Amino acid sequence: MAKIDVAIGVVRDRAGRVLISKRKSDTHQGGLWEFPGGKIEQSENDEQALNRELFEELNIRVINSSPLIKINFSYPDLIVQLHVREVYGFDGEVFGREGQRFKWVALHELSDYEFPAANKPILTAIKLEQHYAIIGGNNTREILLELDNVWKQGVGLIQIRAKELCAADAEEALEVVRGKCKELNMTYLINSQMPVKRYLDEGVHLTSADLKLLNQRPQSSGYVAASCHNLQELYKAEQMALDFAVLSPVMPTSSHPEAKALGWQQFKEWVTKVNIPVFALGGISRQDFKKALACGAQGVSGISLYKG
Ligand SMILES: Nc1nc2c([nH]c(=O)n2[C@@H]2O[C@H](COP(=O)(O)OP(=O)(O)OP(=O)(O)O)[C@@H](O)[C@H]2O)c(=O)[nH]1
Ligand SMILES: [Mg+2]
Repeated sequence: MAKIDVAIGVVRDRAGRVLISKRKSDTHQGGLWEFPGGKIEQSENDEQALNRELFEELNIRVINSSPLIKINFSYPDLIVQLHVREVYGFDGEVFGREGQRFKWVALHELSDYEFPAANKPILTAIKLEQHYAIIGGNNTREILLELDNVWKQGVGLIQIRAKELCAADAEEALEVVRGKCKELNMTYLINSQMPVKRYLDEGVHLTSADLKLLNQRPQSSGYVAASCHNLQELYKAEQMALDFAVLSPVMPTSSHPEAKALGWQQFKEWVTKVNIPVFALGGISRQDFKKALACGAQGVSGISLYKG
């Protein structure tokens, strides 16, 4: 079957709305909405192809872009590899040069539009933050302090991982932390090893051991994510249709001195093979953020990353 490589751009306006356009009815996946882009030509890399396509289709010049996610998908009639890039700034006024309809859409309204089946992970990645902080503590007060610390740094997505607490203390702490997250508009996932089963269905982060035990995505009204340390675990997270994964340790880390660091090259290689957003974790410093994005990460995650 034919296989094509496609460069796709996530273009946002100042209000954070995303640009989508309608595929002409006589094309592949016609009539559905898409993110602008097109086929990568032989002489081009995905960045060059995206720059060309966005000019040809929308009359804009991309200033800068970086990889968001790569997706491999088989339609009955075509195999596509979508190289999706986040566009950071463009020059010019958007204009549909091919007569296509286009629209700026707020993130929470994207679910009102029908996209090709391959696009599902793009929709997740677009809405997901670029920082995922892991917070903990020995009591409610300590957890709240950590929460406040990451919030002040602009982090909106957290994993609550306070495995040392007994069930009663964990329950008390989570009740408070949950209220605080709602107040601050932060999204939380609870580590699956915390002894508080009744909260897990609001967002759960599976340890790699729990990922191994399960065969189905757990019920949750929020995100379901998992810790992965190898390609097999990433494949399992993808197969279970989890929202995202965290791959570690990318660099040597004092919290897990026994674990061998993957390094960025290995990280990049594995992340490219799965169709879900992946955060880089383990020994990451602030200076590594751009490197992580360039290697295909959704963003970075950490404990000490947000301290001091
Ligand atoms: N542009 C774009 N293509 C997508 C998306 N999702 C998706 O599966 N595709 C598929 O990727 C391929 C890219 O096609 P395209 O039609 O945009 O290519 P192009 O701009 O080079 O068009 P052309 O062949 O008319 O020159 C199509 O088979 C399309 O169905 C998406 O969000 N945006
Ligand atoms: Mg196109």
